[in-house]
Amino acid sequence: MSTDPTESTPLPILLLNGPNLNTLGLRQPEIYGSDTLADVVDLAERTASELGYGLRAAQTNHEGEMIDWIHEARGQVSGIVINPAGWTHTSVALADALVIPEVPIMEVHISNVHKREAFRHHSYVSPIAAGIIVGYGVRGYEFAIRRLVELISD
Ligand SMILES: O=C1C[C@@](O)(C(=O)O)C[C@@H](O)[C@@H]1O
Repeated sequence: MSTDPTESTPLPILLLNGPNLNTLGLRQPEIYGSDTLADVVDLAERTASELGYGLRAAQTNHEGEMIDWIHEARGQVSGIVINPAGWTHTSVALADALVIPEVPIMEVHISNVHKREAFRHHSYVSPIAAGIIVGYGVRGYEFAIRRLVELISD
Protein backbone atom coordinates (compact mmCIF):
# COMPACT_ATOMS: atom_id res chain seq x y z
CA MET A 1 0.00 0.00 0.00
CA SER A 2 1.23 3.47 -0.83
CA THR A 3 2.17 5.80 2.01
CA ASP A 4 1.90 8.96 -0.05
CA PRO A 5 0.31 11.47 2.38
CA THR A 6 -1.36 13.34 -0.47
CA GLU A 7 -3.36 10.21 -1.37
CA SER A 8 -6.86 10.37 0.10
CA THR A 9 -8.06 7.69 2.50
CA PRO A 10 -10.66 5.44 0.88
CA LEU A 11 -14.21 5.47 2.18
CA PRO A 12 -14.76 2.69 4.72
CA ILE A 13 -16.34 -0.68 4.11
CA LEU A 14 -19.76 -1.20 5.69
CA LEU A 15 -20.40 -4.57 7.34
CA LEU A 16 -24.07 -5.24 8.02
CA ASN A 17 -25.53 -8.20 9.88
CA GLY A 18 -29.24 -8.95 9.97
CA PRO A 19 -31.62 -10.45 12.49
CA ASN A 20 -30.51 -12.90 15.15
CA LEU A 21 -26.83 -12.61 14.25
CA ASN A 22 -26.29 -10.78 17.55
CA THR A 23 -26.69 -14.26 19.10
CA LEU A 24 -23.83 -15.83 17.13
CA GLY A 25 -21.91 -18.22 19.37
CA LEU A 26 -25.09 -19.18 21.26
CA ARG A 27 -27.46 -19.82 18.40
CA GLN A 28 -27.30 -23.32 16.85
CA PRO A 29 -23.48 -23.60 17.17
CA GLU A 30 -23.62 -26.85 15.19
CA ILE A 31 -24.71 -24.72 12.20
CA TYR A 32 -23.15 -21.31 12.86
CA GLY A 33 -20.09 -22.21 14.96
CA SER A 34 -18.93 -20.83 18.29
CA ASP A 35 -17.56 -17.44 17.21
CA THR A 36 -19.52 -14.42 18.42
CA LEU A 37 -20.53 -11.34 16.46
CA ALA A 38 -17.70 -9.47 18.23
CA ASP A 39 -15.27 -12.08 16.83
CA VAL A 40 -16.72 -11.54 13.35
CA VAL A 41 -16.35 -7.76 13.60
CA ASP A 42 -12.80 -8.17 14.88
CA LEU A 43 -11.90 -10.45 11.94
CA ALA A 44 -13.52 -8.04 9.49
CA GLU A 45 -11.72 -5.04 10.99
CA ARG A 46 -8.35 -6.79 10.81
CA THR A 47 -8.94 -7.85 7.21
CA ALA A 48 -10.10 -4.40 6.11
CA SER A 49 -7.22 -2.71 7.89
CA GLU A 50 -4.68 -5.07 6.26
CA LEU A 51 -6.09 -3.95 2.90
CA GLY A 52 -5.98 -0.25 3.80
CA TYR A 53 -9.67 0.22 4.59
CA GLY A 54 -11.59 1.27 7.66
CA LEU A 55 -14.66 -0.72 8.66
CA ARG A 56 -18.04 0.32 10.01
CA ALA A 57 -20.04 -2.55 11.46
CA ALA A 58 -23.66 -2.72 12.55
CA GLN A 59 -26.24 -5.37 13.36
CA THR A 60 -29.97 -4.99 13.82
CA ASN A 61 -33.08 -7.09 14.33
CA HIS A 62 -35.26 -4.32 12.81
CA GLU A 63 -35.70 -4.27 9.06
CA GLY A 64 -36.56 -0.57 8.78
CA GLU A 65 -33.45 0.36 10.75
CA MET A 66 -31.31 -1.73 8.39
CA ILE A 67 -32.92 -0.04 5.37
CA ASP A 68 -32.29 3.42 6.87
CA TRP A 69 -28.61 2.57 7.41
CA ILE A 70 -28.30 1.42 3.79
CA HIS A 71 -29.83 4.70 2.54
CA GLU A 72 -27.43 6.68 4.73
CA ALA A 73 -24.49 4.72 3.31
CA ARG A 74 -24.85 6.39 -0.10
CA GLY A 75 -21.69 8.41 -0.74
CA GLN A 76 -20.24 7.35 2.63
CA VAL A 77 -18.85 3.86 1.99
CA SER A 78 -16.75 2.08 -0.65
CA GLY A 79 -18.77 -1.11 -0.57
CA ILE A 80 -21.02 -3.26 1.59
CA VAL A 81 -20.63 -6.76 3.01
CA ILE A 82 -23.97 -8.00 4.26
CA ASN A 83 -25.30 -11.11 5.89
CA PRO A 84 -29.02 -10.42 5.52
CA ALA A 85 -29.83 -13.54 7.62
CA GLY A 86 -33.58 -14.36 7.53
CA TRP A 87 -34.37 -11.28 5.37
CA THR A 88 -32.36 -12.92 2.57
CA HIS A 89 -35.32 -15.14 1.89
CA THR A 90 -38.17 -12.69 2.52
CA SER A 91 -37.28 -9.08 1.82
CA VAL A 92 -37.81 -7.35 -1.52
CA ALA A 93 -37.48 -4.06 0.41
CA LEU A 94 -33.98 -4.91 1.58
CA ALA A 95 -32.89 -5.90 -1.94
CA ASP A 96 -34.38 -2.64 -3.28
CA ALA A 97 -32.50 -0.61 -0.65
CA LEU A 98 -29.16 -2.25 -1.40
CA VAL A 99 -29.14 -0.81 -4.92
CA ILE A 100 -29.42 2.77 -3.60
CA PRO A 101 -25.80 3.34 -2.44
CA GLU A 102 -24.51 2.27 -5.90
CA VAL A 103 -21.51 0.40 -4.48
CA PRO A 104 -20.49 -3.27 -4.78
CA ILE A 105 -22.36 -5.60 -2.45
CA MET A 106 -21.01 -8.92 -1.18
CA GLU A 107 -23.58 -11.32 0.32
CA VAL A 108 -22.36 -13.67 3.05
CA HIS A 109 -23.96 -16.72 4.64
CA ILE A 110 -22.11 -18.54 7.37
CA SER A 111 -23.92 -21.80 6.72
CA ASN A 112 -24.38 -23.60 3.42
CA VAL A 113 -27.95 -22.47 2.85
CA HIS A 114 -28.28 -24.83 -0.13
CA LYS A 115 -27.81 -27.84 2.13
CA ARG A 116 -30.64 -26.65 4.38
CA GLU A 117 -34.42 -26.16 4.10
CA ALA A 118 -35.80 -25.32 0.65
CA PHE A 119 -36.96 -21.85 1.79
CA ARG A 120 -33.29 -20.92 2.35
CA HIS A 121 -32.35 -21.70 -1.26
CA HIS A 122 -33.81 -18.50 -2.64
CA SER A 123 -32.22 -15.11 -1.99
CA TYR A 124 -33.76 -11.75 -2.91
CA VAL A 125 -30.31 -10.20 -2.43
CA SER A 126 -28.24 -12.44 -4.74
CA PRO A 127 -29.45 -10.86 -8.02
CA ILE A 128 -28.05 -7.49 -6.95
CA ALA A 129 -24.90 -8.83 -5.25
CA ALA A 130 -21.48 -8.66 -6.93
CA GLY A 131 -20.63 -11.97 -5.24
CA ILE A 132 -21.89 -14.48 -2.73
CA ILE A 133 -19.91 -16.41 -0.10
CA VAL A 134 -21.81 -19.35 1.34
CA GLY A 135 -20.90 -22.08 3.77
CA TYR A 136 -17.36 -21.09 4.78
CA GLY A 137 -18.32 -20.33 8.37
CA VAL A 138 -17.35 -16.93 9.73
CA ARG A 139 -14.22 -16.94 7.51
CA GLY A 140 -16.67 -16.06 4.75
CA TYR A 141 -16.67 -12.49 6.06
CA GLU A 142 -12.91 -12.28 5.50
CA PHE A 143 -13.23 -13.67 1.97
CA ALA A 144 -16.05 -11.26 1.23
CA ILE A 145 -13.98 -8.25 2.31
CA ARG A 146 -11.01 -9.42 0.22
CA ARG A 147 -13.23 -9.79 -2.84
CA LEU A 148 -14.98 -6.49 -2.17
CA VAL A 149 -11.64 -4.67 -2.11
CA GLU A 150 -10.67 -6.32 -5.41
CA LEU A 151 -13.93 -5.08 -6.92
CA ILE A 152 -13.51 -1.57 -5.51
CA SER A 153 -9.93 -1.37 -6.82
CA ASP A 154 -10.87 -2.51 -10.35
O1 LIG B 1 -30.00 -16.14 10.01
C1 LIG B 1 -29.57 -16.83 9.08
C2 LIG B 1 -28.14 -16.92 8.85
C3 LIG B 1 -27.70 -17.20 7.43
O2 LIG B 1 -27.72 -16.00 6.68
C4 LIG B 1 -26.23 -17.69 7.48
O3 LIG B 1 -25.38 -16.88 7.78
O4 LIG B 1 -25.96 -18.87 7.25
C5 LIG B 1 -28.61 -18.22 6.75
C6 LIG B 1 -30.06 -17.78 6.82
O5 LIG B 1 -30.90 -18.74 6.19
C7 LIG B 1 -30.49 -17.65 8.26
O6 LIG B 1 -31.82 -17.16 8.33
